[in-house]
Parts: sequence; structure tokens; C-alpha cells
Amino acid sequence: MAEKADSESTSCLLFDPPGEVVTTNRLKAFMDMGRPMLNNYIRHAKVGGGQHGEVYLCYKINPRLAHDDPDRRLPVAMKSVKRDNPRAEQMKKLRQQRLPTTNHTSLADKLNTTEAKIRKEIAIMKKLRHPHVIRLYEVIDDRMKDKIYMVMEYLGGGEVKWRNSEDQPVLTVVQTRRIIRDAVLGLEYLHYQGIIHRDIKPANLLWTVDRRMVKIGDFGVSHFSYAQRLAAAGAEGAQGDPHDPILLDNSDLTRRAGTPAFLAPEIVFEHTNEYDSPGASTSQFSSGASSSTIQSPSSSSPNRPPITKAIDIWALGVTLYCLLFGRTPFVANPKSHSSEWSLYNSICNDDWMVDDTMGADLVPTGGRHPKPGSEGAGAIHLLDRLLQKDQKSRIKLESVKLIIGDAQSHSWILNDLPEPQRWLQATSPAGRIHVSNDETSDAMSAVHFRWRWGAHITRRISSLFRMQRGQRVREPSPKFENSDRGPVRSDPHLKIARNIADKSFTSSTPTVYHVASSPTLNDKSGSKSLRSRSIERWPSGPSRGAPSPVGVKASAPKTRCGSETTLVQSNKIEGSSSQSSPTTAERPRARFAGFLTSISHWRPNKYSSTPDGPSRVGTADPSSSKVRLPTPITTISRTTGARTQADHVTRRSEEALRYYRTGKPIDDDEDGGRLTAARRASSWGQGDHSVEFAEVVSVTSVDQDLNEHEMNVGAGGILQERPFALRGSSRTAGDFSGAVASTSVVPPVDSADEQGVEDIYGPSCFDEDSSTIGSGFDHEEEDDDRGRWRTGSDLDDGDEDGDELGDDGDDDDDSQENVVTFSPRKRSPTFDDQD
Ligand SMILES: Nc1ncnc2c1ncn2[C@@H]1O[C@H](COP(=O)(O)OP(=O)(O)OP(=O)(O)O)[C@@H](O)[C@H]1O
Repeated sequence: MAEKADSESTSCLLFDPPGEVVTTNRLKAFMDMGRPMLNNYIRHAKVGGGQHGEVYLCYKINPRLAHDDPDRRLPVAMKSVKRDNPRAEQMKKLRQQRLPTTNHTSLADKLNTTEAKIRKEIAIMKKLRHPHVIRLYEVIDDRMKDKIYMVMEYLGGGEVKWRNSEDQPVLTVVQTRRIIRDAVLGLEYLHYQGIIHRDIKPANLLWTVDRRMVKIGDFGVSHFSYAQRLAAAGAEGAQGDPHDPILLDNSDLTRRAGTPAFLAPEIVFEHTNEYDSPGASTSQFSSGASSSTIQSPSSSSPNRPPITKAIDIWALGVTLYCLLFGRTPFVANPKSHSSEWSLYNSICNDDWMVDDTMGADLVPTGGRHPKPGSEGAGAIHLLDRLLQKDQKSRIKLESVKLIIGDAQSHSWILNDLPEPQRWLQATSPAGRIHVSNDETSDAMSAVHFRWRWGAHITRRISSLFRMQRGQRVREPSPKFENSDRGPVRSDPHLKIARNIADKSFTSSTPTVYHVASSPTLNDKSGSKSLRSRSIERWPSGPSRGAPSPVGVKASAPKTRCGSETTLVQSNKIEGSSSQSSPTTAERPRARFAGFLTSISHWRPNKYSSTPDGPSRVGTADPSSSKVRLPTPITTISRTTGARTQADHVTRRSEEALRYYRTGKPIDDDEDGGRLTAARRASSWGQGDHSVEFAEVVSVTSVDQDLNEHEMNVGAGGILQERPFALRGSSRTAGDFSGAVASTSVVPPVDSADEQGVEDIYGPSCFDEDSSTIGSGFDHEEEDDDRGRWRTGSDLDDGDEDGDELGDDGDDDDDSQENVVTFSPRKRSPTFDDQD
């Protein structure tokens, strides 16, 4: 028993439980002083767009903070994804009528919607919490709207750019190593959690605004593999068995998702020479699937190699090659009649070339087979292992971090770390994500109805009934007053009580939400015990002080303050109000009026969040305020205990970091360098300091001071002056790739300083002509696809207008599912342009 506890505690050394993600079921779009607002987010400028959606820089407004408080406006990235494309839907239905549905039809295909894909992306992202993986904070999913919004951590440095207009590398070897090191850690975490990213490439590695670290993003085609998780986490991986069909569906692995130049040989297996020639042996690939692999279910050939996490490792190899040499390792023969076939053929059969030098700093490589010991040899050797065509011979990520080759003491990626051994210990993966059955159903909200007209009419009728002798009587119906379901028309006392409750629970601890629906305590994170399951503390809470353990005794309230005393008072008032109208029950007409009033407010989804975010104690709709008000009080003692436990748990990351830096156990009083360990931990979404949006030095980059040159060129040559384009302009961050090595670094933005923000990021979209709110948020941007290839299935639902369906001319063929098709609407891709 003790042994088990021991092993569990060591296995959870670094990776913390995933942060919960706020799910908001209401979307309110409005203009505030001429600015488009979406719930409590101001939309700023478009920072990117892909086949599934568009990404905007937004600012989360915390109205509780003063206007000059720098935390009042916090930058986030908001990705909006359209649920469905009606025309694509129509075409898909037509197609399905003609084709039988087999066991091999993917679930996503059966569900037949873009929504299924978004659901999966959200469900996967909900699991992730790692310094090198972009974090999802909130999902705004209003069924009455045609878009779903994902609020994510904002990565202000943009995509990793790796070549200039002359196809020369723009990153130095040292910068490349840092990027790859960060990517290895992020990828290792993903694989450990059973997630195959499937689209690793430089464009999906995003820089933090200070260019000190990169994070993996874009989980649009990622895949969750339970088998892989079991293999990685052992018996522990079996805990919390996922049953969700969306997550467990393996059939989408057969689709050729991803970016062609980065696809692994096993994905384009049909293009191997062996396979092409009749009767040839396919011994190059293993046909057996180990426990950590997934056999492609719709494989037509028994020899098709399994699709595993090894495809990400291959893609990482291609990425490393791109960063070092400014081009992709495998290209199509320009003379070939089919560039697609030619590229895949090259991936499966060709060796890759090595230039004499690598990186922008022209470090000698020593050729394709260099003598061991040099910087070049380390990189080429690593490439050699990453780009093994046989996935069985391909290097594992843990080995990438360890020892490469006989002549080297450690891997190339550790080269400039002062203490590689300590780094290895600190970044050793352990722990896993917990996948619960209804995670994905939580990813999307239930339908809720809005009977606004009904509310209006019933209010009118009820007011008629209430007229008694020319006097308007406002009396709540006790029958509904205590109902959990039916909100009452609040009497003045109740309003007071609610206000007090609001102040008490939301002032200094916005993390405290009602827990009426989820009384269970989470033993991993005590803070969860205070929140309903789909709600978490917003990572950059308004309070910068340490939150109070229970949200009642606030240590440093910002603008509102509450206390236990006021809370007790509120309860008294509440109690008295419930008995305030003894005569009402005797009045049938008044009761009927009360009934009409109450149903006018009733909504099927009683736990839906408010437009301002999740329901908080005392701030949710009136129905919840009275009933749930006492809940935090009753959980005080329990949560205090849980909090203690949470502190213990959340220290893990701090400990690991501190250990790496100093070799000493953590000591809170001691400053851990540029940022304290506690603040660093907070940046991971844990700990008590709400500096989560602050960019911090990762374990990989720690102790490495970047010089100005590195800061500039480290961005891959992104021009920093005005990285964001005006809405409506076709120019996006990606279009700045040609502008290499700008000499300016983005200064830190004071998010409260509007002019400052605009000076740096360009004019905001607020000033643009946005005639309606709808157009402000649902305006169809000019498609900014950069000629990426798309799977047949993606064509169906990624396009707003479905043009591609007509163009590809193959929309009635199921084989399209396995064929990568290029949309003719986009410019033709060049094979060395697959970033
Ligand atoms: N969290 C973020 N912070 C800053 N920029 C981001 C963020 N997420 C995405 N972007 C920008 O938006 C672009 C598109 O985002 P993303 O890749 O998630 O969308 P997509 O529709 O899935 O695109 P793709 O076609 O590449 O799959 C990215 O290339 C990046 O430039």
C-alpha cells in the first residue's frame, strides 16, 4: 500500500492535473462604447485564420478591477469556429445516400458535422495543461449561435518562422535547439496523455510574446488514443476509463490529416516502392500493432503499418530540418505529373540532403554523415534518428532527451543547458490526464431556449393580475420563492441579499462558484471542490493577492469586499424575506401572477452560465442565488482541508523548477530568480498568484539570457511593428513572413493603455464599420488559407461557401476520405511551402 502511494507520488512529479475549462452557454454580443464585445471580451484584431476558424486577439475585461489596473484587460486568443456549413452538409447527405455506412466509417463522419471535430478538439484541449502546450480557458458555446468560441492562452510572438524570402534559414542553431527542446517537452506531455497531435510543424509552434519559449497549438486534427495512454502511463492509465465515443474513435486516423510535407511514411504508405510493385515485400514496415499503437481500422492492406505517436516524431524531424536548412527535407519532383504522388513517393523512399552549413549562423554540418563530436554531427545524427522511415527504428522522445550516438554524452538538444541531468529530472514525464466519460459532452452545451417574447407577455399579464384597486402590489410568491427551478421576481430584500452575497463571494475570490451540482471533493486539486465541474477559476483572477481558502475571508479585495459577517447578515435577510408575504398564498390571482412571472424566467438549462461567464455564487440568475447562497458556508471546513491538499499538489511544479534551478527544495521566501517559483507555478494555472498571463521562463530556457539579436531573429523574422492586420484586410500575421529580422522587439503592452495597444498592434477593429453586432462577430472574413491541402472530409465542413465541393469534382466518392485534395480555390502549394 505504502509502495503504491510512493509510486503514485513520484509518478506525479511534474505534470499536474489539467485545469478545468469554463463552459459558457450564453453568448451576448453587443457594442460597448463603440467596441464589439462578446460576453466580457473585447475583440481586437484578427491574428490568424485557418481552415476551421479564425483567431482574434481579445481582451478579457474584468469589470471588478479599476480602470487603471493593468489586470483589467487581459489578452486572450479567441478562436471562432463555425458549427456547420449548410451546403457542405447537403452534399454530405447526398453522398451518404449513395454509399453504405460501414463499421469503418468514422464517428465524426457519422455525426457528419464540423461540430464533431470541434467537440473533439475541445475535449482534447480540455485535458491539457503544460507550459509548452497552448491552454484552453473557456468555451463559449451558445446553441443559438452558429459559431463556437474557444478562448485560449494568447501567444503574442506568433508562429515560428523559419525561412526568409530566399528560402534561407532565419533561426540560429541555438534558437532552433531551444524551439525543438520546448516542442519535445510539449510533445512528450501530449503522448504521455495519449494524444497524437498529427500536425506538428513550425506554424503550429507559437512563440510567447517575449520569445523565450514556444508552445504547441492547433489540435484540430489531433487524436486521443486510449491504448497509447495505457502504454505510457501503465496501469494508472486505466483509471478513469474513457468511454466517450468521440475521443475513442480511431477511424479518423485513417484520414490523411495534416500537412503533406510533414506526413510520416506510414501515413502515405501506399507510395512505398515495395507497396507499389506487385508482390513486393512490405517488410520495411511492421504490420503488428503493439499495445501502444493503433491499427488503422480501415486499412485496405494487412501490411499497412499502424499509425502511432511516431508520426509526430517524424513531423518533429521534418520541423527540425526546416529550421536548420530553410526548406523541407522531401519535395516533389517538379517534372512529375502528380506532385502529390511525387512528394509522398519521396517521403517513403528518398534520403534527405544536407547542406554544408545549418542555421542562420552557418554552423558547419560535416555533411550527411559527419564525424561524431561536432555541433553539426549532433544535429544530423538527431535528424537521422527522427527521420527513420521505419517507425520501429525511429527514435522515441525520451531518447531524444537522453543520449544520442556513442560519441556524445548527451543529446544535442541539451547542448547549451548548464545542468542537463537536473533538467532531465525536472522534465521527466509522469502523471496523466484524467478522461471522464462526459468530458466531451461537457465540451458542448445543451440547447437552451429563449422565450423572450414569452417573458414579455407573461410579465404584462401578470402585472394585470396584480393590479388591485388601482395599486400595483409586488409580492413574491412563497411557493416559487424557494424553488430551485423557478426564479422569483425578487423583492427588495432579496435583491439586497443577493448583492451582499455577490460582494461576499466574488470580490476577492472570483474562483468561487456555486457547487450545488457537484458536491464531490477532488482530491487532486482542492480548489475544484469549490466549483462545479465544468467551471474553473479563471486563471487570471482579478485578485492578485492569495485567494482566501474558501472565498469568504478575502485577503486583498480589489474593489469590492465581503466578509463572513455580511454573509450571515445576508442569510438573515434572506430568511426574513421568505416569510415576508404570508397573505400571498391566500390570493389565487396573486399566486397565478407569481406563477406566470416565474415561468417567464424559467429556462430548461438551469445551470447555464450568465453572459458574463460562469455562474457565481450570488451572481447567477435569481433562481440560484437564494438556494445556493449558503453552499459555500457549508463547505468551509471541507474546502479548507482540501485547500491544504491542493497546496501540496500544486507545489509539484514549483518544486521541480526550483530543484532544477538550485538543487534545493522550494522555499517561498526565497526569490527564485527573475520570477519566483510561486509566480512561475501561477503561470501554469496553479499556485496562488494570479500572474497566469505573465510569460515566464520555461524550464528549458531558464538561466539563458537572450541577447537582442536572438530576441529579434528568434521570432523567425516576424516583423513586429504591426503584426496584426485590420479586420477586412487580407493581411494577417502570416503575411509578415517575408519581413525578416526586424530590429524592433515588441515592448510589453499595458493592456489598460488602449493607445499603447493600438500603437503596437495596430488600429483595433473597433473603429471599423461594423453596422451590426452580428457583422461584428459573424462577419465572414476573407479566407486566409495559405494553400494548405485538405482532406476530402475537411472540404465539406471547413468552407463557408462550399466552393471546393464543386471544384474537387469528387464529392460522391468515399475514397475521397483517404485522399488529400488541394482546394483549387487556394493558390497552389509549393512543396517547400508547407509551413
Ligand atoms: N493561442 C493563440 N495565440 C496567438 N495566435 C494564435 C493562437 N492560436 C492560433 N493563433 C494564430 O491563428 C492561426 C490559426 O489558428 P489555428 O491553427 O488554431 O486555426 P485552424 O483553423 O485550426 O488552422 P489550420 O488551418 O492551421 O488548422 C495560427 O496559425 C496562429 O497564427
